[in-house]
Amino acid sequence: MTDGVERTVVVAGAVCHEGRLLAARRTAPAALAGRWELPGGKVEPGESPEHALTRELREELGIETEPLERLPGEWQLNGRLVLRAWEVRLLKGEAQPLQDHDAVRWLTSEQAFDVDWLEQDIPFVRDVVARLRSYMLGNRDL
Ligand SMILES: Nc1nc2c([nH]c(=O)n2[C@H]2C[C@H](O)[C@@H](COP(=O)(O)OP(=O)(O)OP(=O)(O)O)O2)c(=O)[nH]1
Repeated sequence: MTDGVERTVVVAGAVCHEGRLLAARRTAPAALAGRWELPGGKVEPGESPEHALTRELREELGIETEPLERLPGEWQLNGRLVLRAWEVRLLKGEAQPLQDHDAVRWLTSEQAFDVDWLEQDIPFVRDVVARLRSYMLGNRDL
């Protein structure tokens, strides 16, 4: 998907389950390998961001998910790519690094910053951590 100024949207999923956030470690490109991200990928032409996210999470991690709300903000990755993130519910499956990643971790809010996130993901992770804390206090479903 491109937006009004012909930028390709990269969708990233903050998959939350039982008070934990899913993080995935990238294997490529070399500059990003070893860094942790919210898994996802590029939206294809004619595809909705929510569909792209569900597709990418299925392909890369083998999980069935449901995108919930978009997290506030966006990050311009370069002149052509813009990163947006969604809170996502896990429906089925056990996340495994099938493609593009070599490790996954389910992080509690206390562990959320134990991994080396891509810088551009940190504002989204902060937002999700606040949501996880709310879940742990019983004020939220997810
Ligand atoms: N998936 C994902 N990509 C991110 C995040 N943060 C971030 O800077 N990126 C960058 C890395 C890549 O340059 C780009 C997404 O590319 P990708 O390689 O995940 O996309 P894709 O699965 O559709 O791969 P491809 O078709 O280009 O091979 O966005 C993030 O949290 N998740």
